[in-house]
Amino acid sequence: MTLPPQPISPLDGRYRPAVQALGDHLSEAGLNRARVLVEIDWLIYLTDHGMFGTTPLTQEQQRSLRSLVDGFDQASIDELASLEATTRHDVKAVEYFIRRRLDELGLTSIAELTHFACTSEDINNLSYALTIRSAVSSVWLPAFDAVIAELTRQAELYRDAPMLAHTHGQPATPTTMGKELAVFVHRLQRVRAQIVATEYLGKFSGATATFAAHLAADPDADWQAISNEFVTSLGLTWNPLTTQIESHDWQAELYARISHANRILHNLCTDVWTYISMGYFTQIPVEGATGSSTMPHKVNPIRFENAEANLELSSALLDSLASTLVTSRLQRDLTDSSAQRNIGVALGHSVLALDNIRGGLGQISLNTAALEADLDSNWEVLGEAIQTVVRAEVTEGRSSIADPYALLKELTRGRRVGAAEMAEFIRGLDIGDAAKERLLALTPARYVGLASQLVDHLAD
Ligand SMILES: O=C(O)C[C@H](Nc1ncnc2c1ncn2[C@@H]1O[C@H](COP(=O)(O)O)[C@@H](O)[C@H]1O)C(=O)O
Repeated sequence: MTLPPQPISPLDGRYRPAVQALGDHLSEAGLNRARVLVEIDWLIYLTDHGMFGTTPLTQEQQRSLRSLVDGFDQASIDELASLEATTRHDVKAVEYFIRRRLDELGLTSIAELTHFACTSEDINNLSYALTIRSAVSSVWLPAFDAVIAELTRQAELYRDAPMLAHTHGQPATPTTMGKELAVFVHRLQRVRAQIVATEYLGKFSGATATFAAHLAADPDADWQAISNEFVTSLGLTWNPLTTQIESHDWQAELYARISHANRILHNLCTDVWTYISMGYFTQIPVEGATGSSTMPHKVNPIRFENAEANLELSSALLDSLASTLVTSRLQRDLTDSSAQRNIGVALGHSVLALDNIRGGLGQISLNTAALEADLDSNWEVLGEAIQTVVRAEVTEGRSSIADPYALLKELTRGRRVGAAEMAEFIRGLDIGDAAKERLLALTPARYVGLASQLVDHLAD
């Protein structure tokens, strides 16, 4: 027996609750609702400007037309699907949908102004710009900001928590956990500013973007000015020079930036995962949840692993969109139409990852005892401090040590040095008393430089 119809994408299946807000923007229905909005706004623009002997629609008539957008419901979705089954052209179906409503409202006299002088792309590109912008600003960015807020909270909380660093996975000059988390916040804020600054461009210029049909219908109108005014009235930036299609360069820019954000988040996930595996972060067990099906002691970092996978999928799709959308044969091919239907999928994998990262970050707490124990077993990391102080002392004439680096290398390279051995070594150094006192006061935990203060840059 075959199963009843099933979602194929996990975004529409098990992950639906985490991503469904995107469906209000980047779905077939979301696109069609935006198309209805653009077509109606154009109709209202033309009549408001008395084009072709029309008079402005009354407030009531405009409200009725606009209610097709606000009231866009399952019946509208079904009617468009059935119209498209006949037209086999998605935008033509929208045009017929609006014509029907005009007839019902007694506005048949202006029906021919529906989709007037437009090619489908005039409607599509503006609709995509509107829905992508609303999806980014009302779904993706809030999820991104929630992660930044939680990371910022932890960066502040752990700003003074000393931690052994591990460049190349090996013990290295200590830092603080807060400073390391702040680095991610700083990177994410930077790419966020680039995402927010994205220009959303729109073209509205007819079949091959020459205004030929417009000019044939009314040679005296300033069609470029009209197009500019209409596009900007939707809050978009006018693109004056295109083929039939909007060139989609702004989409490539946006997807590259979100993909970059995904990759920074991926780096965060693998770092937090590694800190968990080192025991630096403890995972707070979720009541009733199972870690491993066979090893009862385990709490697995599954949220970060899920996020990793979904960030990779999202970036792969965004990269693919960015690359395919900027090419179109001659004046247009339809590859963009088919590709753009997956923008919601690409952003959906990122939104799902963000949801898991936020949840994962909420389930970890710093194990300061583990951090302290590691610091205390790695006194050799002070080797860098000692050789740097000796260099300064030699330069200032208070020491005659010939090769400070070699001296410390001999003491520390590839071997463990304890607190007592380190203190004895420092006491025996040929350097000034003040420098010696400064070095004797150092411990791995105190050798964190300005790590804590650097967290203050988050407020810049
Ligand atoms: O304004 C026009 O339509 C001009 C026409 N170019 C087209 N521009 C935009 N859409 C068009 C075009 N052609 C087809 N279609 C319709 O696009 C839909 C493609 O379906 P899918 O691959 O699922 O995205 C599917 O609904 C198609 O019917 C041209 O000849 O240049």
